[in-house]
Amino acid sequence: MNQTLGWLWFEDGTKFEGVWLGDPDWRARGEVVFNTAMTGYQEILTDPSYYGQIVVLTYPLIGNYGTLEQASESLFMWAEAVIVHRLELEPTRGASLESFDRFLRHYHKAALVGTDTRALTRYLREEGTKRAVLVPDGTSFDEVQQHLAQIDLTRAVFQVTTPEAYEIPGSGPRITVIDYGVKNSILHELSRRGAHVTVLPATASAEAVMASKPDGVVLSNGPGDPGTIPEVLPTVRHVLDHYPTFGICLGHQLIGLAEGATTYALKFGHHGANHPLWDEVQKKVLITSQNHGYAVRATPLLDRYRVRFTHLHDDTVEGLEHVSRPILSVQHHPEAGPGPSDSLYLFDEFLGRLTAARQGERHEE
Ligand SMILES: NC(=O)CC[C@H](N)C(=O)O
Repeated sequence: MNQTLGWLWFEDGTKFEGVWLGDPDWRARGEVVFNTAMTGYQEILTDPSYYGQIVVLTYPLIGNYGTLEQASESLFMWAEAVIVHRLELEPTRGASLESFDRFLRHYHKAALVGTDTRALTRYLREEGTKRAVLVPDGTSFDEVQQHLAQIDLTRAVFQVTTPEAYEIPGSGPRITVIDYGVKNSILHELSRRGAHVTVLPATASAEAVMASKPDGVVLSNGPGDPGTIPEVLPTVRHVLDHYPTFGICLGHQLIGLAEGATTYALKFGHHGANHPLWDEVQKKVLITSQNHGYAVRATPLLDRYRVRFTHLHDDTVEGLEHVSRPILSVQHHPEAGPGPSDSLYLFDEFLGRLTAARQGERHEE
């Protein structure tokens, strides 16, 4: 079989080689991040928060259990490309529908295989998140620079959000999810607890939220720099003023920004399925799934919020809780997809709180 070689070529001229797999015409460009999860490659690549990013999987063997349509976190592979060390093209799981190669071709995306992902990860740890393009062997650096110049990661949520509102019927509380790039697992965790879910586009106005008559609102995960989408903050402020709110990842960052805090870029982000956190309320350690490149500086909020979750590696703020109102936010992913389910109880806590809030209102009537 003829093998095409490809390069992951960084803005500083550094390049890493591998064998090209997937669509031969795809030119991936974006930020390069590494994910340390040992399983869950399909969920990672279909998570809309990876829009505009090239993902290096540090686990050395990928593809051995194939891909399965219902395991996807959305309808597309949003990651620009994936870089792996060893790829198994003949999956061993009986129910597996597609090999990894077919999965890539289905989405017209590409991978580099056989790359020294340890050296690449060490480079990213030292240099921090950097931009690169995936090009076939023989491409000139001039062409690489033309691709690099086209990278635009601002306002990414508007590329991945649902164009239309939709509902997932349920007999329980009415939850409105603002979709900045929502993962299926979040909708699934709400639905399986009985919620009637209304999903609104990222552009939803305060009136649209009100018209959906929510008992509570979830602000979803999503791609890009939270500081580049100030136009969504008036709706977030309306939500915080009127409804019990649960912010997940980008949703947490938007709560921070709406309340007067700032966000900043981490050196190489947290992307993996084994990140330890401290829950200040439950007084316990959680092992969590994470995927974020930015974080909230919480100091300006601390008169109204407490830092409920802290990362045990680097003290990053990993979640906030309002001191008196039902507002909870997490920088990590309680829905896992992929990862451990240690923090699934946060969905129960959020839904429990809004049931209590509803009962309180009835008492006052
Ligand atoms: N998963 C997410 O919601 C990511 C949030 C944001 N895009 C970040 O990288 O920090």
